[in-house]
Amino acid sequence: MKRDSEVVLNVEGLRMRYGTNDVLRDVTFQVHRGEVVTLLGPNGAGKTTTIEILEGFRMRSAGRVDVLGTDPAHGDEHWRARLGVVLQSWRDHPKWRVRELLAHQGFYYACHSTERIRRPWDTDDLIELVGLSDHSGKQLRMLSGGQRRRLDVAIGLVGRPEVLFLDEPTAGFDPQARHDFHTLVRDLASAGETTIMLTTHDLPEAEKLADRILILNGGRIVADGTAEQLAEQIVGEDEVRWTVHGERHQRSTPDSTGFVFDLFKRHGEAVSNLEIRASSLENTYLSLVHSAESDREEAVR
Ligand SMILES: Nc1ncnc2c1ncn2[C@@H]1O[C@H](COP(=O)(O)OP(=O)(O)OP(=O)(O)O)[C@@H](O)[C@H]1O
Repeated sequence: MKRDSEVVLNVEGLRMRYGTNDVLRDVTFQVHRGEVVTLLGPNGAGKTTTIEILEGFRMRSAGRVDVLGTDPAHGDEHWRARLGVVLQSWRDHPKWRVRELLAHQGFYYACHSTERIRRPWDTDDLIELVGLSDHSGKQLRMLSGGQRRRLDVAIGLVGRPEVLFLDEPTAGFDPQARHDFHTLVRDLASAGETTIMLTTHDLPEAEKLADRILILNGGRIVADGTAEQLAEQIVGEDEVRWTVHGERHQRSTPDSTGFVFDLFKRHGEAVSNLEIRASSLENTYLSLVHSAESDREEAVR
């Protein structure tokens, strides 16, 4: 990632209420140009709501939101042309063919080209980039779920967006498609031009892709940092496994270095097959979400 100091997403005190349901209570975060940020949170936490407010698809109840220097509630066509959007689900007419649809969509971006960014993406290059070359002449109704999702990603990219929003982009991807998608995101990010915000429930994916992880729970951002920084916020337990005199042992410990030091002091060369598994993002995530929920219950009492 080639992050610079320019803030492209600025969210302060964002609130969203559906009827009497306060989904977002006070959401505050910033994203810099070129960053890849993952928004995590349990089902119903408000991830899609947040992303849709940033895209200008949904009006917020209160708070300040700035995307590429513009309030999404008042974004014009030129502002929209600088964004790429991949929704959780999307339907186009099933008779469109892949290549035709992308060429058609791309056409609308041509007048939004700038000195720096030539729009749209060349249709065939884009089709190759998302791995649909063998299906470019197919009607949409003939695509599998994963191929359809690759097309969704292509539609999000066709205007060479400066900010790309992806809502659960890899749901339904097979391992190859997932791997290809991760390479694509990393390539876009390393070119430094595209800022990417994505939601996912796949924690290894979040860890792999994100420069920074935001965890949304109870209507607030309860954690904001790299996977390592989040792990430092809570004392995660590492798992140590070893064998002594042919017997296998296993222990969870917050201080694996100290534990292993003592192990060798006690057993010396008799220790073999030593394995240390660092506290995973999954453990960190579950602890952060659990502790945010406990704090909320405490406040209600
Ligand atoms: N149009 C709407 N009207 C009323 N309530 C809504 C509307 N859209 C979403 N909600 C509610 O807002 C809450 C947050 O929904 P949202 O889809 O933003 O969550 P999410 O974090 O994206 O969930 P998931 O991980 O399940 O996709 C949920 O309780 C949902 O029922």
